[in-house]
Amino acid sequence: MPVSVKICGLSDRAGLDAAVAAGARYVGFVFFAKSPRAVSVETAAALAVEVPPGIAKVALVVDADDTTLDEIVARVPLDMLQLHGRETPARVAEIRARHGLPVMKAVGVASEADLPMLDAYAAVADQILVDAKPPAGAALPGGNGLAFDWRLIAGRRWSVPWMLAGGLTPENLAEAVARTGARQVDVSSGVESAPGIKDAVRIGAFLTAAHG
Ligand SMILES: O=C(O)c1ccccc1N[C@@H]1O[C@H](COP(=O)(O)O)[C@@H](O)[C@H]1O
Repeated sequence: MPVSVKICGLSDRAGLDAAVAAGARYVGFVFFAKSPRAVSVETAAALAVEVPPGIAKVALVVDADDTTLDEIVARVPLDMLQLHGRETPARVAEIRARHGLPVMKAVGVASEADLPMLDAYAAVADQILVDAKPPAGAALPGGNGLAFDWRLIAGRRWSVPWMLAGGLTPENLAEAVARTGARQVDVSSGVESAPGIKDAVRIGAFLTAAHG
C-alpha cells in the first residue's frame, strides 16, 4: 500500500511544484522565525493558493499565541495546523476549537518514557506526528534531520491517524516504513540540498520510495 507523504518546509514555487508533481498528499509551511524554512504569511498565502485540490495545506507553528494563529488562519487558506512546540493537551484542544481546523500535534520520541505522551495527545488532536526528540540545546524543536530508534514504536497504533517524521530520506524511507508500519510520513531536511533549499530530485526520489 502506498505511503502518504507530507513535504514540509516549502518556501518557494519550485519546491512546491516539485512536491505537487511528485504526488505529495500534504504540503507544509513553517511559521517559526528561527527555522531556515520560515515563510512570511504573505509568501505562504501566495504559495497556498497554487496548491491543487486534494493536497492538504499545513501550517507548522511552534507555541504560537492566539494573535499569531488568528493572522495565519485568516490570511492563508489552510487544511490543517501542525503544532510543533510544547503545547499542552489543553492548549491543543483550545486551538482546535478556536480555529475549526484539524490539528496535528508533534511529539518528540527518544525513549520508551516518551511514548505515553502520544496517547495523551491522541485524545485531543486529529492526528499525531511521531518525530525525533530534538537534542538538548537544539535551536529547532524539529527539522533537525535526526531519526529516532524506530523499534520504539514498532507495532504501536493510536486512536487517531499518525505520521512518522524525523531524519527520513529517500535512502532510509523503506526501512523506516517496514520497521514502524507507518502509512503516512513527513520529511523536510531529507529532501534538501542545504538547510531550507528543497531539491526537486530528492523530493521525486522520496515520493518514488513512498509509492514504490
Ligand atoms: O522544518 C523545520 O524547520 C521545523 C522547525 C520547527 C519545528 C519543526 C520543523 N520541522 C518538522 O520536523 C520534522 C522532522 O523534520 P526533518 O525531516 O527531520 O528535517 C518534520 O515533521 C518537519 O515538519
